[in-house]
Amino acid sequence: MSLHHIPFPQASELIARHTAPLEVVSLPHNEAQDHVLARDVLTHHAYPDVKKAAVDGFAISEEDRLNGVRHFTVQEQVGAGHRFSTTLTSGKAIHVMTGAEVPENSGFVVRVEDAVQEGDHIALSQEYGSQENICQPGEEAHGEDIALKAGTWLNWARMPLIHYLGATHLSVYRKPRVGIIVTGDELLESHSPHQRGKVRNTNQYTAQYILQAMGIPCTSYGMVQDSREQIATTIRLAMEECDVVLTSGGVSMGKYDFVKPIFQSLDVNLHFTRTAIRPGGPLLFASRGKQVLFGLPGYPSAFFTVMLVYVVPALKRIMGRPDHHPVEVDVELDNDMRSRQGHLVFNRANFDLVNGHWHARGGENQKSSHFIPFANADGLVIFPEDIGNAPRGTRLRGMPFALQLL
Ligand SMILES: Nc1nc2c(c(=O)[nH]1)N[C@H]1C(S)=C(S)[C@@H](COP(=O)(O)OP(=O)(O)OC[C@H]3O[C@@H](n4cnc5c(N)ncnc54)[C@H](O)[C@@H]3O)O[C@H]1N2
Ligand code: MOO
Repeated sequence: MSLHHIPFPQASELIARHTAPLEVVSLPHNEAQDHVLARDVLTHHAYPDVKKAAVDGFAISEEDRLNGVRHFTVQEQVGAGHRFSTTLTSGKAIHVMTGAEVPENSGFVVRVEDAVQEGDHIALSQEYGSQENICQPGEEAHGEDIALKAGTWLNWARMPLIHYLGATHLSVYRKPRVGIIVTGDELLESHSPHQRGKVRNTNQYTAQYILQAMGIPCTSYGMVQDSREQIATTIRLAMEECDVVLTSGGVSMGKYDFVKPIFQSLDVNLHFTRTAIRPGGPLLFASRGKQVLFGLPGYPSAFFTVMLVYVVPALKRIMGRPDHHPVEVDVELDNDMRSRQGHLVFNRANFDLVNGHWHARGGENQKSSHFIPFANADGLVIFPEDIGNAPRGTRLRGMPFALQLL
């Protein structure tokens, strides 16, 4: 098969075929964040484990509820985490705080603000339903329920549940070690003053910010000059230390575009060198066992696009996530947009969510060599090969940036 102009679905499929979750490791809970569970996490007791008050109030027996008793003597006061010491007999109430255990024969808990209290007496003015304001043992979970399924990403929103369950060690897929190498004589450190004809290193940071948002550690191998030997040495070093190696620049047709011949000379399977998308057409993808290498294009907007449409899904898969595909939404164009027929084009645009529907606007400037308009966009509108110009109102698919790293 030609390694050139692989259509997007086939390229994505090739990447998926050559990426797989890494080995399963057991990690203490304080190191588990942003890993993907390899095994279900179970509850080891019922939630709640005992019958509990759902509000601050007074527990009354079921017998008194059925008999319509309205006046009670408060026998004791019980805080959450403590246990009552009296029994709930007729005409007696127990003052319970939210979460405190209530006696088995409790019929309901009346909220403090709904009872008229005088000394240790309370009076109720209405009837209550059976078990009102009471949480039953096991109503949230039984003894061995699945609380978190294998394949779940333990992001910041899920981590609190690990503590709720008291899980101390978790079986998760090891996170990949990712290395980024940026190449090019034209590169300046990002904090350097302007120098004629040079550009500031942006792509290293694009990779770092994306990986940071995914909770994946990233090693930077620095900026390497356009020297075949230096780039090859750095890629070999990164291959010794990383599961995923990303390079930036040097993948098109220039005299100093050394990354492709280096990939060809390495002991790896080179699966493709260009895919039929814009921006970001030039892209090398190679693998060796579970290790993968991506040679990304140098233009920052091309690099950014390739990171989102190919590399992020690959990383999600390596992390063990079942939901690894780019996150697409239906989007309506709020102005005319131009595309290039014959290519699958990812057009930058501004996205708005209006009454639950995504809209895209702007997108006048689509030059790969420009980054300011790209980085001011909020997402990519996907133009299939057969669509050239699309008038306002056209409905297409889109990829809001913010949804890609969820
Ligand atoms: N004859 C051809 N020329 C080009 C083709 C082609 O098919 N035939 N493809 C074009 C396309 S499409 C792209 S995309 C670029 C990508 O090429 P490279 O990956 O070889 O990129 P470089 O030449 O190394 O860099 C291009 C340009 O990008 C800027 N750059 C590079 N690295 C960084 C970085 N780390 N941070 C910020 N900016 C960076 C810089 O301006 C480079 O000059 O090739 C076209 N050419
Ligand atoms: O594919 Mo290149 O990304 O147009 O600039």
